[in-house]
Amino acid sequence: MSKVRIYTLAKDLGVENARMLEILDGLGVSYKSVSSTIEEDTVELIKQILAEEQAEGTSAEATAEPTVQAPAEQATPEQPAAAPVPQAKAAPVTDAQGDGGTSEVPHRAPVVTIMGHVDHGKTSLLDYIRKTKVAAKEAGGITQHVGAFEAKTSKGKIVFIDTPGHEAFTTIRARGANVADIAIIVIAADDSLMPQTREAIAHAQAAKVPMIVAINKVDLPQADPERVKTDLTQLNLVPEEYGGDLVVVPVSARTGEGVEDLLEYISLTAELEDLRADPRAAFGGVVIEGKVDKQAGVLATVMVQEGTLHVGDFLVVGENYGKIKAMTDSAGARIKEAGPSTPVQILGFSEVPSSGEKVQSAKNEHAAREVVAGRVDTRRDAENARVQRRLTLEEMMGPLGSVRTVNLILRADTQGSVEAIQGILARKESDDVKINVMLAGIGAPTEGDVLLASTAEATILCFSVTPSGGVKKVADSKGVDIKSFRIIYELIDEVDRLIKGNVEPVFEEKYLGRAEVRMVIRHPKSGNIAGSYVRDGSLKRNAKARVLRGKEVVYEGTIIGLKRFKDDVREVQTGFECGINIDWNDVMEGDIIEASEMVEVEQA
Ligand SMILES: Nc1nc2c(ncn2[C@@H]2O[C@H](COP(=O)(O)OP(=O)(O)OP(=O)(O)O)[C@@H](O)[C@H]2O)c(=O)[nH]1
Repeated sequence: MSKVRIYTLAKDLGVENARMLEILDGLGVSYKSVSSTIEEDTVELIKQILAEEQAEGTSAEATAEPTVQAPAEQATPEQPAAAPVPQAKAAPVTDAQGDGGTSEVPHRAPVVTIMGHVDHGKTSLLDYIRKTKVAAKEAGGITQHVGAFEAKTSKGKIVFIDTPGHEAFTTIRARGANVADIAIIVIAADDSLMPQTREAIAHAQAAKVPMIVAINKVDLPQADPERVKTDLTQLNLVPEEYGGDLVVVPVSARTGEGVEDLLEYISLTAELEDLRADPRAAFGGVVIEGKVDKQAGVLATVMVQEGTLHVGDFLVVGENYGKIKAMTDSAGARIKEAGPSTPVQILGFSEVPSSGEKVQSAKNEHAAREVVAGRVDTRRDAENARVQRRLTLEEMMGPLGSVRTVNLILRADTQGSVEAIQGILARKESDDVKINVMLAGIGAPTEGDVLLASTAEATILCFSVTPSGGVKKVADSKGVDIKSFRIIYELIDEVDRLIKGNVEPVFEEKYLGRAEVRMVIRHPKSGNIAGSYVRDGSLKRNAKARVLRGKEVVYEGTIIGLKRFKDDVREVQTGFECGINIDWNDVMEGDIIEASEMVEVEQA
């Protein structure tokens, strides 16, 4: 044996990957992920450490309580049967410790989405997994399409969203929900990276969902997996074999080759993500699909994300509510309750909910109605007010002081234009501003681009291509800017403006003028007004005011009102008399009021 993969060793030795990584960290051994390889010497060291631990553990066990295992649901079936009491021990773990204390939120199964270019084999891969990993339903035989299914693997349950394509994924994300924990990017070995592959990658990256690349169709004679790997590096995605951390698994949806490995990698990634959800928490879920069935009526597939659903529960989705009359799992079996990471089909809504809508539960019908009424009111208020709220600086630009990112989606007529623009953009980056081209593609922007832009707050820049009317409409409704240019430098100017908008503005104080207070007039409503004479410059309403008494600054505030005779004015110039109202009542005859304003400094 020379080198060995970390997860293989973990499996052989019957320890969890996370524990293995802990040991490696302790030894100061660097690795990229659990699929990195380690040297034989290190393997020996690890074996020693584990042997020592075990020796300590057995002597301790004689006197102490058994150690708490991971909750039953996700306990690795791989654990060697060292102590043959798991059944009795697993259940009381949380109970024994009570609700508080150290009891941990249990693990949940990963939810996986499969994305990729058209015809690269998404559906075939899902079908293969479904056929081989989903236990056939006993009764009836026909499994309805519900938008998700649960695969049973040797490593535990994996939930697949089976509406392939990033559209479904992005529609869900565009509503502020995140349903997938891991994205599988399918790339056909005979075709390599295609426009929709890049889009899928951009979507997964924007969602910050870990990615696994499945190079499909490796059974074909013209398959060239190496080319796919090299092409990936051009997107800064470096496969593990090339020293990066991207997991790439060659598969064939036709022969099944590599599918087992893919499932194993999904489980490994899930383990590292440490996915957990509390079945006892308040219920929270997301609609995956909604439809009307001619016989049954409205059916909705909901992914349980937190808590547990029970038949009879009241659910609220958007401005509708319903009571669960019946619930089936993804294999079509009737169930009474469903915990985290379970896709369920629910009968009981009166309106068809849209995918991506969040679902919550309510104690009873009255509570459900109240939630809905509250939502209707909020929407109406917003509609009536047509709130054109001014965003704060932080809302516009993220936390101040950090490096700002300008998110862009680039669309151009040719690959040459895309590359030329990207080249110029790269030179625009600075220490303060990062330009993140989330997606650069050839051809007009798509609805998918708009959804991506809306979730990532990106601007879509088009060069020599224009969006279709439909895409424009979606962009308008989502508040996404699509800007089209025919001259590269105009596009670059726009980027400059975006960069500028993203740079923390620098303000400086600009002196406006000064006035001498000649008399103080007491005003019953406005307080004291300084009857003054403007000696130089001008004074403006809302300007900053500094009151000088001799050489001393006795007050700093704001000019809240300016009057010429009885009229309110905005500004008074040198040589004129005026009444100045500042937000201070102790101004005295002889004081000097100096006015200034803050102006934004143009930055190079
Ligand atoms: N030889 C071979 N053909 C495959 C494999 N996977 C899929 N195909 C074929 O490739 C074609 C496209 O496969 P699909 O599964 O429909 O691809 P898709 O990505 O789901 O396509 P869309 O749903 O149209 O986006 C079909 O003719 C499949 O039979 C594979 O591993 N090997």
